[in-house]
Amino acid sequence: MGEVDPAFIQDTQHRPKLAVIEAEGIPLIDLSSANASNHVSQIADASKNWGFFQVINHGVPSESRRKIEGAARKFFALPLEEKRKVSRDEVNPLGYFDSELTKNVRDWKEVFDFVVSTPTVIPVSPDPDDKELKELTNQWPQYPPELREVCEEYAREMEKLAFKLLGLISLSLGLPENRFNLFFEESTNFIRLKHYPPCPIPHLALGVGRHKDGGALTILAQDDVGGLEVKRKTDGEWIRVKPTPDAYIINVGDIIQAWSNDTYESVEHRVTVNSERERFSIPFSFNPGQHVWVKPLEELTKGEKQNYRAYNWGKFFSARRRSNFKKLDVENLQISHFKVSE
Ligand SMILES: O=C(O)CCC(=O)C(=O)O
Ligand SMILES: [Fe+2]
Repeated sequence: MGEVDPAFIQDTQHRPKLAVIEAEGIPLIDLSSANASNHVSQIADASKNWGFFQVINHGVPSESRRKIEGAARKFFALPLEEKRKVSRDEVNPLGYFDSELTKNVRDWKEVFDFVVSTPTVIPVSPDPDDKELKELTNQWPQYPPELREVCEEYAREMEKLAFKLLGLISLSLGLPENRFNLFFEESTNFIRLKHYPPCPIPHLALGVGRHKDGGALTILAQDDVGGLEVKRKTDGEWIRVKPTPDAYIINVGDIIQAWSNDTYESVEHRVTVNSERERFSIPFSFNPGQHVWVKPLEELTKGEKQNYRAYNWGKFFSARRRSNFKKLDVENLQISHFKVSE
């Protein structure tokens, strides 16, 4: 990334601390069937107390993960001009990108994005009056040649795990297992290959600035380097999520916060970088169809105030994507903007 661009420098209060606190607290849930009777209550506790948990014995073949991780390493090792042949731009938001912003500060990372279903339909613009839709299609690089196949295989595994987790979350809220499934027809799921190169200024910059995930659920594969930090709900302290081999890190996104009327909360997190080791991670974002209007579920709010006005997922997604791309003068869109005032 060459000379350090001032666009990477975080405001003082958002810079990472040098002393890292590693979490013992983030729950580790064993999804093997021998433990099935505990899954629902473990997920309820983890979602309430942390908004984050890790799963093991999740059913995703380790071979599938090993292959996508290997292909991602090969892709990011290519010369920049090769990667830029599949660059994302304002028309096609899929492909390679190295200048993303989180809350108007540049992240120390490069990414390759692809959608799970092709085509994936999203609105052309966040403007509510603009009804035009567009179809997103993936751009695949020539090298490494296996990238497309391993990504497609991994995506199928992620969808299976996502539906399993969605069912458990639904049960944990006292709802039928398939309560949310209908929202995921024509889903807008996507996967990001991420590379965080070694950074000469790890005390001033972040791999990803603090943020909440806007979708329903995120399933993250991180390597053994570490760097993901979660804001602990009890005291607001940033806690490092210790890498666990072959585990996935799951977090509840904004949509589940709104559906559950704040029973579960989408928790802020960020990624720190270091000057020695590059880091790779692969988040899968599990998202409804663009047509879905997100609002607290009637069954969960009987006789109670609904904390959010309905908002359209496609428009929300489109507004967020735009703010990742362009520096804005205002805060980027958050579900708190749809919060019903007291
Ligand atoms: O790379 C990571 O560990 C997390 C990335 C993340 O939070 C995101 O992509 O939303
Ligand atoms: Fe995130």
